[in-house]
Amino acid sequence: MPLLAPTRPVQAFLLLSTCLPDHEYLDRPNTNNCMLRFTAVLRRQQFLIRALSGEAHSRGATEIKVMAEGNLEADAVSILRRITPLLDPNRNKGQAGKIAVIGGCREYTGAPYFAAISALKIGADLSHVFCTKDAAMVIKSYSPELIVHPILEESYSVRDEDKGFISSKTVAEVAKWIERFDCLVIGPGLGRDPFLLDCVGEILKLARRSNIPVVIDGDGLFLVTNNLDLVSGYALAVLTPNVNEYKRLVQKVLDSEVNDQDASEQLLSLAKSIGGITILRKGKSDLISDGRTVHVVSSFGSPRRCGGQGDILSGSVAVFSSWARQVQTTAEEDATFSTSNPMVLGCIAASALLRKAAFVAFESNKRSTLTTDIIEHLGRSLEDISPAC
Ligand SMILES: NC(=O)C1=CN([C@@H]2O[C@H](COP(=O)(O)OP(=O)(O)OC[C@H]3O[C@@H](n4cnc5c(N)ncnc54)[C@H](O)[C@@H]3O)[C@@H](O)[C@H]2O)[C@@H](O)CC1
Ligand SMILES: Nc1ncnc2c1ncn2[C@@H]1O[C@H](COP(=O)(O)OP(=O)(O)OP(=O)(O)O)[C@@H](O)[C@H]1O
Ligand SMILES: [Mg+2]
Repeated sequence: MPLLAPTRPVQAFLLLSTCLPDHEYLDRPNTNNCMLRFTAVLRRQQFLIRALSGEAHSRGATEIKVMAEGNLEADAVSILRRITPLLDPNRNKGQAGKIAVIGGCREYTGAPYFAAISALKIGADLSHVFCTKDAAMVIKSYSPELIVHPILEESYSVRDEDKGFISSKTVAEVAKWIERFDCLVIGPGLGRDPFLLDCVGEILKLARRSNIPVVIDGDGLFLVTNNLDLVSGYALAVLTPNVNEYKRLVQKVLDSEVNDQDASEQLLSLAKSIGGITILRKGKSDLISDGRTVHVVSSFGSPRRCGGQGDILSGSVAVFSSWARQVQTTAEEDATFSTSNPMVLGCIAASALLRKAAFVAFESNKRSTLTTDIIEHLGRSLEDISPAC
């Protein structure tokens, strides 16, 4: 079956990554918090300028070759080693990542928890959850590690005449925090209340204006599938659809059905049609494309399909893509690596780690493997690939 191969920058990066010592490009800054916030903003701006001018991926843009399937498999282990930071005593709280999950409502409290706690278990320093008031106490009670903001409202708790005011107040609450975050995960357990989704649409616009990367999952995908302008052309957006979410996206954007025979071409064309955003199509193998390259992660995995594994993935993509961007800003001598799409690198790393942790959890728990068991294996699985110190 003809499939699309990685384009030159990523291929070269993968080759390079097998030749260089681990962590050669890792960040070891010793600056104060003010400086860190400044560099975070600068980093986002630099990436956006490159992405908007086409420089970030331009070398590969004209060269999408059709090659054998084996060439698609990403060298996820090398990527994980390159982007995972060492635990350096000179680093301050926050430098390993500050993630926020926008999700959690009356029905779903597990999904935002899984995404947020996975971010911490992988190595992020701070993990916030912005959810409805009903969900907040429940999520807080799962874990004292999470910072929970009970700010979202559903239609049932808001009078029609108050909707405009409540919506502005909700967005203003997020605006107070947004510059501090390295990435937002929008959608796990969000539900589909129209008023709540409208507010989250405004939060997404705010994130985009502030150049904050976003990972869109679960009901966030329901929102953006029906409002593609929210993400179209935003280079810092990643969509992580499951089988149903992907089907809806393909129908809406390409006006066709999912084609499993030419899965890579279809994904490539979907990502391109939404302006080159990154899409991670989850399934037996995970397929990743930003409209220029397609990669597959099919290593490990588990036959258990318990709910919540996609939530682990979305939290993990947020952390790994933030780390990839952080490494890129400090690896200026490595032009090939610095021009690879960090959102794609983050997807490859997250997919491989989740699948490894699921594999290990299944080894011990077999049929009774649950999402919490997989989360417990994230740290050890990453340690095997990229030791902490
Ligand atoms: N423990 C938890 O709290 C979990 C919550 N999850 C959340 O559950 C939500 C749905 O995710 P799925 O992966 O099941 O989504 P899917 O789109 O795969 O399937 C959901 C099914 O329910 C239907 N559906 C969902 N909401 C509906 C609504 N308001 N009205 C009518 N039909 C509706 C869909 O059409 C579909 O048939 C997401 O927010 C997701 O993040 C999942 O992540 C699994 C774990
Ligand atoms: N058939 C499969 N075989 C192996 N791994 C799979 C299979 N399907 C999905 N996965 C893995 O499980 C992870 C989660 O995908 P899944 O399709 O379960 O997401 P989801 O439905 O969004 O999950 P959630 O229940 O959290 O919403 C993916 O990264 C993928 O690697
Ligand atoms: Mg899901």
